Amino acid sequence: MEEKKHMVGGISRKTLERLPIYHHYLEHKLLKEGTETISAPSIAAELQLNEVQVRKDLAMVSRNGGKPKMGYQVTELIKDMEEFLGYHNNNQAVLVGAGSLGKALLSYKGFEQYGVKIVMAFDTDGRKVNTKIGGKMVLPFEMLENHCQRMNIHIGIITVPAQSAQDVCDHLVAAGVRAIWNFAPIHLSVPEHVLVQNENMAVSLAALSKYLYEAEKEGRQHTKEEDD
Ligand SMILES: NC(=O)c1ccc[n+]([C@@H]2O[C@H](COP(=O)([O-])OP(=O)(O)OC[C@H]3O[C@@H](n4cnc5c(N)ncnc54)[C@H](O)[C@@H]3O)[C@@H](O)[C@H]2O)c1
Repeated sequence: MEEKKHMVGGISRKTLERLPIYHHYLEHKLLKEGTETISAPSIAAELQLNEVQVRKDLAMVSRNGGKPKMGYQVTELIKDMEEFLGYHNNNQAVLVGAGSLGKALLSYKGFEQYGVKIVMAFDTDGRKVNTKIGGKMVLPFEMLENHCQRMNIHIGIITVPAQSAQDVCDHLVAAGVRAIWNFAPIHLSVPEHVLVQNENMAVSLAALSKYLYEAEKEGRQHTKEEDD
């Protein structure tokens, strides 16, 4: 059961998290600079990943496989990766909580590139309801289940305060949502068939802060050694 939590559609969550990193590198670096072919070891070196792991990941995604010595055709690998990740699927999503963060996500146009289109939002605040943000309607929260079921929505984005997040999550699941992108800093309980992807910005910030703290400590250490 615990193991299953780390698997998404038969693939480990860790593998799945690496694929968009390859995709970004292929599209935004290699394609832009006109590189035509690339090998798994080069990708591994550039992204500082384990070579065996990269080989396995690419072999799983690529339909034709890489050619000995030449490696993979960059454009073909990008296409295979997008196919594999479902970037062309155009999944419709709803967002709940049109506050500071919700507004930013609703206004961002880049998610469609990754196969996710936010089609509407829901909120409990009467001042926000029936307004448009980023061209999307904000509807009363009570209408969530009805709309999601009617439109066959499978992705829900949670940007409500932590204390409301579980309740919102339960409503999304009841409405047929099977994948949740959660920004609230709280663990959500969901049935087994539902995938929750947590976006915990505090963890990333803590890592930056810790890095600076350690670097500073090391700097102080060096200065002390030089002084001695
Ligand atoms: N603002 C950020 O940069 C940021 C960063 C990281 C994480 N978060 C997390 O994202 C969540 C939202 O943060 P925010 O700053 O946008 O808050 P916010 O207070 O600006 O917005 C929250 C919105 O949720 C709505 N809401 C509250 N309860 C609801 C419910 N039961 N159903 C539907 N709508 C409901 C509110 O009316 C409001 O519009 C929080 O959990 C926060 O911890 C925010």
